[in-house]
Amino acid sequence: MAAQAGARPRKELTNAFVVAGGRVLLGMKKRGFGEGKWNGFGGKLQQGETALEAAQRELLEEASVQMLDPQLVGRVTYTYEDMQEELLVHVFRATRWTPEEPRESEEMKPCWFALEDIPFANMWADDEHWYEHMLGGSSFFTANFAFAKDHKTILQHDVKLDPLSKTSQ
Ligand SMILES: CNc1ncnc2c1ncn2[C@@H]1O[C@H](COP(=O)(O)OP(=O)(O)OP(=O)(O)O)[C@@H](O)[C@H]1O
Repeated sequence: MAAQAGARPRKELTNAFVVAGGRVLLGMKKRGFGEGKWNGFGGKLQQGETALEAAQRELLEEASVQMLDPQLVGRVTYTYEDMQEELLVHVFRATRWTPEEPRESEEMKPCWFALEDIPFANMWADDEHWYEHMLGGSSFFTANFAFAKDHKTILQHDVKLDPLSKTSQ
């Protein structure tokens, strides 16, 4: 069967980060996909929702935090050898938020990390390839990752940077 480029069904998700004062807010996923890993806050877009609306909703649901200056800073796609769907993740960053301290939810245990102490050993293997671009903020990044069946081994990846003006959509 011919594998056509772009023929995979695609699921859209968000991943949102609050970054300020040399720290980033991450959450320990307590259940489901990625359980036991630190990550940003996010999930699947609901019907009729924009990526920005979904990013705000998920961060509010998972950590009771509202982003005041959310900015789309990148997009990451994931494919897995054992999964037909491609995941497209819209990555947001905010430097202003409210209230000051997040609140733990059923899904996530939030914690602030110094930028030099991000726990990459307890995160998805792709994260160390794009976090510097998410944190840095001078370019829009696009990254693609193909994972093996073990969901740990990266078979192929690329990361590209573009002028930040692309984030204004
Ligand atoms: C493979 N490498 C990966 N690297 C970094 N982050 C990854 C990821 N794969 C998925 N993610 C993120 O993990 C969250 C899953 O969210 P997930 O719990 O599945 O969604 P949602 O909350 O809608 O699910 P429920 O159906 O409500 O449980 C979501 O932020 C998504 O961006």
